[in-house]
Amino acid sequence: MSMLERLYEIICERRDAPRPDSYTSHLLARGEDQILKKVGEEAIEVIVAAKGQGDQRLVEEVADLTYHLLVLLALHGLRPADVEAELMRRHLQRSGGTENPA
Ligand SMILES: N=c1c2ncn([C@@H]3O[C@H](COP(=O)(O)OP(=O)(O)OP(=O)(O)O)[C@@H](O)[C@H]3O)c2ncn1[C@@H]1O[C@H](COP(=O)(O)O)[C@@H](O)[C@H]1O
Repeated sequence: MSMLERLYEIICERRDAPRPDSYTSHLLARGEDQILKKVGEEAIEVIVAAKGQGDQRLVEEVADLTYHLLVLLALHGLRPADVEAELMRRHLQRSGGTENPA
């Protein structure tokens, strides 16, 4: 299992069995608007990091954005595999269905 899959699994656990000490549980309890606000903030922080804050900072900000996108997916009952399937669909469409990306 990849770290993305494991993190998504933990986020779903925090959604289904909230913990008082969990940022994820608190964020989910605050609802979709707050999650969308965080996604927007983190996306801007990615842009700022890419414009001269160095590779490590960019990796950290992309990780923050990725985490918040996974929380958004979990709120909607969607999975990272749904995103992968969409990326696969696009890839196969563009390659004429002849190339197996695996
Ligand atoms: N990957 C993350 C992760 N990335 C970012 N964050 C949190 O996202 C928040 C974003 O930082 P900000 O400074 O922008 O926001 P803030 O002021 O702390 O909070 P807001 O009031 O703005 O929402 C920070 O509190 C980070 O700790 C994360 N919180 C949790 N995880 C993982 O989620 C899983 C569950 O953790 P808990 O939520 O602690 O149970 C574990 O695997 C954690 O490693």
